[in-house]
Amino acid sequence: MSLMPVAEALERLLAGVSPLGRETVPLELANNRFLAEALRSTRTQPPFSASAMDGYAIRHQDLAGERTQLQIIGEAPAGHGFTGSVEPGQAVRIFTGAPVPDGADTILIQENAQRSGDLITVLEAPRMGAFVRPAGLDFSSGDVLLAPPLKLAYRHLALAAAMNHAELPVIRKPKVAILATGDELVPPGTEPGPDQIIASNHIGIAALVADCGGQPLYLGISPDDPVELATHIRRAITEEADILVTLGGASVGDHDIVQEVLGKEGMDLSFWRIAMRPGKPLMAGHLGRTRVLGLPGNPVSSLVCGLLFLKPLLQAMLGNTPGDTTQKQAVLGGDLPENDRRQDYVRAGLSQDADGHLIATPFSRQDSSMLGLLAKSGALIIRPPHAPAQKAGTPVPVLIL
Ligand SMILES: Nc1nc2c(c(=O)[nH]1)N[C@H]1C(S)=C(S)[C@@H](COP(=O)(O)OP(=O)(O)OC[C@H]3O[C@@H](n4cnc5c(N)ncnc54)[C@H](O)[C@@H]3O)O[C@H]1N2
Ligand code: MOO
Repeated sequence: MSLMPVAEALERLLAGVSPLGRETVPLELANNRFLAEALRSTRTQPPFSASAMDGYAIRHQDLAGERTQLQIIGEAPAGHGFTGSVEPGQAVRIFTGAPVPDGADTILIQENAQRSGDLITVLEAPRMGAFVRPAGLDFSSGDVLLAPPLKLAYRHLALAAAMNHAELPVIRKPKVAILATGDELVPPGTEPGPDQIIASNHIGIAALVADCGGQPLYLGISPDDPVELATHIRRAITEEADILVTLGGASVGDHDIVQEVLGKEGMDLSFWRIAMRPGKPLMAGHLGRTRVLGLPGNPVSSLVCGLLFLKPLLQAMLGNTPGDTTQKQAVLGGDLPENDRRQDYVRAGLSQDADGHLIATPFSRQDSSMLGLLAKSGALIIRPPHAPAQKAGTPVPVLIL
């Protein structure tokens, strides 16, 4: 049986995927969304030259003498600029954020002045222009300050607000329908029958989808029955899902009917069976405009395939930079035997040595049913097909989890 290399499968999966359409959302709802177009500032910030400290707005040339006294002629709190002009020998009481009045060019902080009635004595002379923020210090009207590809985070949103955008153009969230399959599955929180287990993959995959910026839609658990399975699959189409993720039933057993039923529903198969471990029975195709990703049922296989295939697919739909930035170099913390023809993603503990090098120590058991080990793993060691036996201390590529 021939197995497709991981890179080829990924290339096929991403071929022709372009960012989804855009929508406009209020700023408050734009966190973690992907910006759809470059954003220009509608204003200059600060819009006027502003004081950066509480103190006195003065004319620097007044400080030429030994011990200077200045006359206070008014006050400028933030939001209420002083309308007159500061003449020689004069000062204006000013507060952080207020416009620096005409005539003044420097802020004397109040700690360096002694006030007596309407007079101040300068205790320590500031340098020319001290604590004055010139207009446009941060940005100017028309500046492009945010541009795709960008996942909007708190600091971008604060900037967009300062630019006076109340709404932002973002890429529509990919809708990901998630369908668990298997007679043996019951939902978390319910009592399984004697031969049943708790379904877990959909929870992990939904969280991954949300983390990547998609919108998960859980379709529930379908029994291994073609009619029921077809009904569930049709719901994904009715819901206009961008992606249908099926969980389990992807392999070759008599009850692994997912591909067959998808085929009868009109799926165009793109690939099936990948040279990777875990995740060999991974399958992909198209059902109309819905992309189908059939993840293997074994929990670790499901989640690792989600990370390696579903995440890049979502990234491409969101116009995000392709490629996984979490790949790093580490040093093997234990020996590994020669690899076979499948690219291996070896679950490993992650630590650092005294020099700050990452150490990836493979777990001795690598069964793809063991979620406990995956949760304990800090990294997946990537081993190409037919990698030779490797000793502890060898540098290896890892995916940080
Ligand atoms: N004769 C062969 N048998 C198998 C092969 C093969 O090549 N020849 N491949 C094996 C590999 S590798 C994998 S991976 C599994 C995957 O098979 P399926 O995708 O058909 O998965 P299932 O058989 O439905 O389930 C496998 C396992 O995972 C449990 N499961 C399923 N769904 C969930 C879920 N949503 N949450 C938690 N656990 C789930 C299920 O109960 C099974 O224990 O096939 C091998 N077999
Ligand atoms: O590929 Mo399976 O995922 O080895 O268990």
